[in-house]
Amino acid sequence: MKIVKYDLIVVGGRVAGSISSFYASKEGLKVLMIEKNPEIGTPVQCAGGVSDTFFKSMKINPSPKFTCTRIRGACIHAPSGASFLTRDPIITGYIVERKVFDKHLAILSAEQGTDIMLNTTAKDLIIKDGKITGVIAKKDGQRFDIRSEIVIAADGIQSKIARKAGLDTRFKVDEICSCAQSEMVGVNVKNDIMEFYLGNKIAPGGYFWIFPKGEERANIGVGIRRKECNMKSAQYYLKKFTSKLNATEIEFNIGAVPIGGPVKRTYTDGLLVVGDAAGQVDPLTGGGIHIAAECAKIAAETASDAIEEGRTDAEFLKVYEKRWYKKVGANIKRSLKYRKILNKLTDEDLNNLVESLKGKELNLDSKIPLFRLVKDYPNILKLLKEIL
Ligand SMILES: Cc1cc2nc3c(=O)[nH]c(=O)nc-3n(C[C@H](O)[C@H](O)[C@H](O)COP(=O)(O)OP(=O)(O)OC[C@H]3O[C@@H](n4cnc5c(N)ncnc54)[C@H](O)[C@@H]3O)c2cc1C
Repeated sequence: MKIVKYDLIVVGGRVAGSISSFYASKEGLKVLMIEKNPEIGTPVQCAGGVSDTFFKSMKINPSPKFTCTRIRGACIHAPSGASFLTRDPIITGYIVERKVFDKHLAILSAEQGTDIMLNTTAKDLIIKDGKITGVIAKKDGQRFDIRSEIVIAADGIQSKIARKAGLDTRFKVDEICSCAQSEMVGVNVKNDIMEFYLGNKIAPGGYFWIFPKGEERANIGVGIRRKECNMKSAQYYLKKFTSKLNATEIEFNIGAVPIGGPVKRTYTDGLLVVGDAAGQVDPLTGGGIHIAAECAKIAAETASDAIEEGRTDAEFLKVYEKRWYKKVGANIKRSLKYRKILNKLTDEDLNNLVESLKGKELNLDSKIPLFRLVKDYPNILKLLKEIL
């Protein structure tokens, strides 16, 4: 380890952690990123869908080293079997190999000067006179007290670090989507289309996905909300679906996504919260990579400003929350409304909705066409008007 005192410690070494530490190092801060696992990017807890917006905004080349397929559209299936295809530009992107992608982000960060400690768990914060002055970490059974001006909590949905600073980052059970996913070979699927299956029987409170990875390989997964599913697990629904396919499983993973919108407060004296830890996820799709990255970049810039000004207090750091809300807040809010509508729809409503969209161009960025498209379905229209 080159230095024992850092400007910034980032807890968590995936998307939110690597992007925060990359930009903070780029700003000239001395940064340490701590990851509890022995390898960046494993175990995988993601389907790997990353939009073009991410690559453009982060100025990262979508290299074939980690991209599997180019995505040009999404097909939405109703319980009846009816489906519609959208090629809305906000959908285009890539399916990435998350293990390689996450490592690539960590490499970019290391190249900017970030120090990385693997197999290292942040156990607590060092708090002196009410001010956070670093992190107590454990590696190979040994305790390390590492000092810093600011800490970024990028430690995912089970974030404990922000809670140690007194922030309430817990999510209600109803605001968590439980997921199970199998990577399978022998899947007959188009290489440029993501498939989504809706239905209260097959995926209560969520949806099924098939994300193609090329050469008949795909990530097949399901996200459900526990409250809706009669105590059955996501794995139960996944096996029910995949057992009908003539395909072979080569990887299995489980995970959870916060889909209730952001936590109440994402900053306090000497600490910022980013990514899943802050609930910075699209509540409709469960996609968090692009949003986490945008917020992480803002967190890094805020940390840099704060250190330059010698102001790491909450009063100064609250600008982080203002900035990230301005960037992604409206999108999260809109998706949350759409998800609430979706949760109220019966399978019959879903069939009608998909029928109404069949063969039409759906612009996901605007709510006006949606009203027009569902005008013949009073039940859906009523729900839309209630919520929007
Ligand atoms: C099944 C599934 C499929 C998904 N598919 C997609 C998708 O296709 N597209 C998309 O955009 N999003 C998807 N998401 C969501 C996306 O994976 C997350 O939003 C995103 O990875 C969040 O990144 P993060 O860095 O905030 O958190 P995480 O990826 O959870 O990373 C947190 C890191 O912190 C580490 N950590 C935790 N505690 C400590 C500690 N005390 N000390 C040190 N390290 C610690 C963890 O080991 C972990 O590496 C999916 C999620 C799931 C569960």
